[in-house]
Amino acid sequence: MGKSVNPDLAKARSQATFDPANLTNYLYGGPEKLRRKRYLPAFVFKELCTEMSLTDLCLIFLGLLTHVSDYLGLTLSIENMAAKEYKEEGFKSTDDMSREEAYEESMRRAVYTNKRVLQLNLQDQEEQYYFREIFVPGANPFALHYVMFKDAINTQGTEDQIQKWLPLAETYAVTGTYAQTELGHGTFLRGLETTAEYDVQREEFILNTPTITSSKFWPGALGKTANVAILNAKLITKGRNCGMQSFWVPLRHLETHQPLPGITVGDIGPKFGYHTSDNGFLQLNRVRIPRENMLMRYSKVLQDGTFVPPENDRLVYVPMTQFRFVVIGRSGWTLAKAVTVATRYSAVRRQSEITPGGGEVQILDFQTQQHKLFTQIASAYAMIIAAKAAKDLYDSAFSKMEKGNLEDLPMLHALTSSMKAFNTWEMATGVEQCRMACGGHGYLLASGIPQMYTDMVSACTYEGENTVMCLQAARFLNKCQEAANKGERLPQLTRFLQTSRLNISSSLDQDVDLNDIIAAYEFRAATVISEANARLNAGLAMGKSQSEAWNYASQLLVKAALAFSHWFTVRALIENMRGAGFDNSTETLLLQLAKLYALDGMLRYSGDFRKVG
Ligand SMILES: CCCCCCCCCCC/C=C/C(=O)SCCNC(=O)CCNC(=O)[C@H](O)C(C)(C)COP(=O)(O)OP(=O)(O)OC[C@H]1O[C@@H](n2cnc3c(N)ncnc32)[C@H](O)[C@@H]1OP(=O)(O)O
Ligand SMILES: Cc1cc2nc3c(=O)[nH]c(=O)nc-3n(C[C@H](O)[C@H](O)[C@H](O)COP(=O)(O)OP(=O)(O)OC[C@H]3O[C@@H](n4cnc5c(N)ncnc54)[C@H](O)[C@@H]3O)c2cc1C
Repeated sequence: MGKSVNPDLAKARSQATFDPANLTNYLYGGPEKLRRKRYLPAFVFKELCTEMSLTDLCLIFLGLLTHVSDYLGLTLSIENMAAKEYKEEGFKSTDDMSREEAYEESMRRAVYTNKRVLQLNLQDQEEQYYFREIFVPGANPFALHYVMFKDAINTQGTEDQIQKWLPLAETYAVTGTYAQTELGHGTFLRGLETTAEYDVQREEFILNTPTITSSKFWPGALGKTANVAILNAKLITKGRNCGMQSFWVPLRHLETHQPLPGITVGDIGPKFGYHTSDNGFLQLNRVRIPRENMLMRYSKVLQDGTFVPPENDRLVYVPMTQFRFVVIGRSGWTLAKAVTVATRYSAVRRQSEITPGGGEVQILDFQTQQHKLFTQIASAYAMIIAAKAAKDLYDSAFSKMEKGNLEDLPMLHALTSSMKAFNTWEMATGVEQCRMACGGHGYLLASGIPQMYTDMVSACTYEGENTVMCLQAARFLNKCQEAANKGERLPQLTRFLQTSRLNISSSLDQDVDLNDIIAAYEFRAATVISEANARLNAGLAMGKSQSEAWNYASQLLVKAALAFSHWFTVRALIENMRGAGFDNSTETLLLQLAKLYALDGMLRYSGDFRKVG
């Protein structure tokens, strides 16, 4: 029996001028991917939530075979076992639980999904993410294991190390974390104090956190879940500091889960959000690990203690760059979820009258409510589509890097840094706007929006604090501006610094041309980047050192990075909407949405746009 849909919602949906399936397929990468995304949770929920005979299961199983047999390696006995085991315990909301209980409930669900992902033989990363998100809606205690721990092995480990360690991670023989941040340092990596001193006699590293500020602090899963860490420490060999390197460090006994000798580990306590993630602290008291435990894809320590430096000392940063791409993409989807909740609510919530005596209207009829929500719908599309465009750039650059060509690494770092800051700040303000658009009910945990905010707003801090990330991107942009000032050749992504001109044909009283919109954002970015460069040079002309002049110009440098990201986003949105092969009605609507996004941005940053004419 179909669910009854609220008549106001049904009416609103019936007025669509386009076929939503076109958009859904586009957003999820096509009908087959969408079908898989929908089939998996539906299958599992059906299996879990209704008493089923083996016959039912076989029918469903056969039904699956016609759709998704290419990846479901189901074995009925295991499915039955998982169903019984989980059904008996069932789902419990964590909203009313203590932090301990909420962590345990999330851990129970995460372990269940880990088992199911293996049983279903789900290989596709996105499918794994969708599957997990259904069952562990909040912070997943295994998040670091799924993302940074495995990525670090894959990107920093030698082939032998990958062969040895990755299967352990894939089968959950170990559960991992990525331990870099310390109590005293998160941003300034060159300030990390944890040491890894090479003992040439025993061919071992001695790991030590010599001060309280060197204690590892914040890593997810460190509090209780993880029994191994990829740990970043200052390598010291033959008396020389060789900079930050990554190490495979056992933390807890694989059977008893008790901390190993020399290890003091625990949870850092309650946080603003992310309650079911056990972020922890770690102190190492001269813990020994074999030489083979240093991840040696790029840099090495030979048996005699000789340090072989990497071709590029920034390669150790690759796991962070990779995860920034995850954050860039997830930010758009988080805003998409929040604005979906708020828009549906606005279709069914009747409050106040527009015409006195005309009866209470759907709040979606208020222009102010439309402005609050439609701009966020546009922003969610813009961020999701720009993330896809950035990922395409990343994939092509990364494949070159894997062949040893590192020329795109600076561009990649700048793009991921600026887009991670831009998307997470836009997502944070957008989700909060959606919450407030729902009035009192938006403040209920049951609305789902508060947790989206408190969990995801941490993305403005982790993986590189946003201001710092903007300044990182500004290093690259400023270098490009200096090169442009000298007439030198620029990377493809920043050639607009030399070519952008303001030749807008549109006037405000006509329907604005999309190419003019891209040109306006390009010109605004070029102008802000040039202004930041001028301020830096003015600081130098005043006799300041390079670093003092950098600090003197840093507010404008942050603005330059954000203007660059805004341009990249508007261009990606318009170019992808035009080129996506939609039918006319859908394309017309999406281009209207793109205009709304771009014009709203011009209003929000009207100072920049007025200044550049
Ligand atoms: C939303 C997702 C949902 C899914 C699941 C959620 C689960 C999430 C749980 C949270 C996980 C969080 C994990 C973490 O937070 S891990 C720790 C992250 N920490 C950081 O990001 C530290 C940030 N700081 C830095 O990266 C560096 O300190 C900084 C870059 C700021 C400074 O570097 P440095 O001290 O070396 O100094 P410079 O600025 O001079 O840089 C030197 C040159 O190196 C270049 N560089 C720096 N970083 C990179 C990089 N990543 N890739 C490439 N190149 C890099 C830099 O540009 C300089 O080069 P130039 O001199 O040529 O400019
Ligand atoms: C929920 C959550 C999960 C996390 N998970 C992990 C994890 O799994 N593993 C891990 O290793 N770490 C993790 N972290 C730590 C995270 O990476 C750091 O918090 C982050 O890198 C910021 O560093 P910090 O906390 O030292 O902030 P700080 O750098 O001290 O920032 C404080 C202020 O100083 C400013 N500032 C700092 N440097 C500069 C500069 N050069 N120029 C201008 N301004 C500057 C910043 O802009 C900011 O306003 C997590 C953090 C959170 C919140």
